[in-house]
Amino acid sequence: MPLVAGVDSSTQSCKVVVRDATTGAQVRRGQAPHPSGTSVDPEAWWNALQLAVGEAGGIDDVASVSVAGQQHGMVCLDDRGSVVREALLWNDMRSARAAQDLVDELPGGAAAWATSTGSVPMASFTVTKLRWLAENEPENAASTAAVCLPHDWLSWRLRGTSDIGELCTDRSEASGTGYWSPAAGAYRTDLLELAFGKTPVVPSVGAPSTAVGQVTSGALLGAGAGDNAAAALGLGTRPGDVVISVGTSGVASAVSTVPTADPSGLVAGFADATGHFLPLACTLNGARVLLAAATILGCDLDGVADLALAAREGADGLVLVPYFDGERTPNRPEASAAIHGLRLDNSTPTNIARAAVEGLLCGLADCLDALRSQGVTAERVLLVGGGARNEAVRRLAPGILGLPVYVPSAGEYVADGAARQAAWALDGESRPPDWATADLRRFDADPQPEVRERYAEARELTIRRTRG
Ligand SMILES: Nc1ncnc2c1ncn2[C@@H]1O[C@H](COP(=O)(O)OP(=O)(O)O)[C@@H](O)[C@H]1O
Ligand SMILES: O=C(CO)[C@@H](O)[C@H](O)COP(=O)(O)O
Repeated sequence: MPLVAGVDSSTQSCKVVVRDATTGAQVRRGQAPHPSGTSVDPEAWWNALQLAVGEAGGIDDVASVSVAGQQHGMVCLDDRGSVVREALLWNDMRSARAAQDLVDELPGGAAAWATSTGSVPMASFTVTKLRWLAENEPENAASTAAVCLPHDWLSWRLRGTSDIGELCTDRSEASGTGYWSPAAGAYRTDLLELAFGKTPVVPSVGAPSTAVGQVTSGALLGAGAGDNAAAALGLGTRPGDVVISVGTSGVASAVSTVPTADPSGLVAGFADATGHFLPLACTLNGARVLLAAATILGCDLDGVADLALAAREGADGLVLVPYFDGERTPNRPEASAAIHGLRLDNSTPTNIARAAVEGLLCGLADCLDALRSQGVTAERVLLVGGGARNEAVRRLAPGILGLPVYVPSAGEYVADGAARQAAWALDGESRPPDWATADLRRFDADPQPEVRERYAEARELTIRRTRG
C-alpha cells in the first residue's frame, strides 16, 4: 500500500493530505495558516508547509508528492537561489497600470495577447508584476536571475536544491504567467522580454503524468499544478461540469479539450493538469465578501447564512456589489464595494446579509456566462472552497447560477488533486488513477433572473477605492 501526499499552498493556508496511492483513501491530513496580505515572504509558505506536514504525521513514508498552489504569484530569485523580495500574490493589484501598458504595447493589443498566451494580461498575472518590478524596483529587477510561482518554489525547496536551473513547473502554472502559450505548449520569451527587459531563468515545464525529480526523503516529485487545475483533477470532473470555487478568489472553471483565447480578457485560457485546457474566470472577491458582511452585521459566518435565509429573494431591493478588494472580472482594480437600493423600510440585517450572498453569487454567475461565451457547456456546478460550507451560499447558488449545484462532501479537493497527480507520477499510466469520487449533495432552486438583472444595474455604479 504505497502512500502519496498532496499539498495545497493556497492564499490563506497550507493543506496536506496523505492518501493510499491505489484506492485514494485518505490516511492523514494537516493544515497551517498563511500570513495575510498580498505581499508575502515565501519563507512563510515553507514554514506553513512544515507545520502542515507535521500535523499530517510527516511525509517520510510517502512514495510520491505533488504540490498545488495559488496561481500567478511572482517569486524572484537571485543567481544563488535566494529570494530577492517578498512575493507579490495573485490578488496584489499594484501592477494594474503595467497590465494596461503591456496590452497597449503589443501590436494587436488584447487580441494578440489572447492568441499568444490564451489570456489578456490582468494585474493578477506574473507578467504584469515583472513589469511593475522593472519600473519600480530596478535594483531588485537587476538581482532577479529566475522567476517562478509559489508552488514551483515550494517544490524546488522540497528537492533540497538551490540551483535555479532545477526549477520546474507544470502546464497549468506556466499558463498563468502571461508568457507561456497553452496552445503551443511553449514559453513566449519575447513577451517576457517585452515585460521585463530581459529573460530570467524560468522553470522547465513537466508533463502532468511524470515525476520531475525527487524530494529529500527520496520520494518522487510530481510536476504540481495551479490550485484550480488541481481541484478539477481532485474532483474528477466530467464534460458539462463547471467547478465554482469560493475561496479567497471566486472562480468558475471547466476542463476543455480545446484551448480558448478570449480577447475580452474575461476568460483566461489556462491549461489544466491532465494535458487539456482550463478556461477560467476569476473574481478577487470570494468568501471574504461573507466575512465583510459578518463584520458589518456583528455576527459570525453562520449568522450571515441564517440572516440571509430569513430574507426574501432579491433582499427587498438591496443589491451589494462585492468589489471589496477591487475586481478582476470585470477588470476594475480600482473599484470599491457598494450597497445600493437602501430605503428606510428595507435597511435590515437580513436584507444586508441576503444582498451579500446574492452579490457574491451574481459575480460568479457573470463568470459562468463568460465561460459559456467561450464555448463551455455547463450542465451542473460543483461548488467547492471554504465559502461552499456556508448554508446560504449552497441554497441560493442554484437559483442565481440557474443550474443544479452539487456540493462534495467536506474535503480538500486541491490537495486531493495534487495527491492524485503524485499517484499518477508513481504508476506512470497514461491516465490518472481511478480513485473513488466524492459523495455529492445536490441543491436545486427556481431560477431567479430578476436578482441578476437588478445586480447588473447596480454593477456599473461603483466608485473608485481610496485609502482611509
Ligand atoms: N461557513 C463558512 N461560511 C463562509 N465562509 C467560510 C465558511 N467557512 C470558511 N469560510 C471562508 O473560506 C475561506 C477559506 O477558504 P479556502 O478555500 O481554504 O481559501 P483559499 O484557498 O483562498 O486559502 C476563508 O475566507 C473563510 O472565512
Ligand atoms: O488567481 C487565481 C486564478 O486565476 C486564484 O484562483 C488563485 O489561484 C488563488 O486561489 P484561492 O487561494 O482563492 O483558492
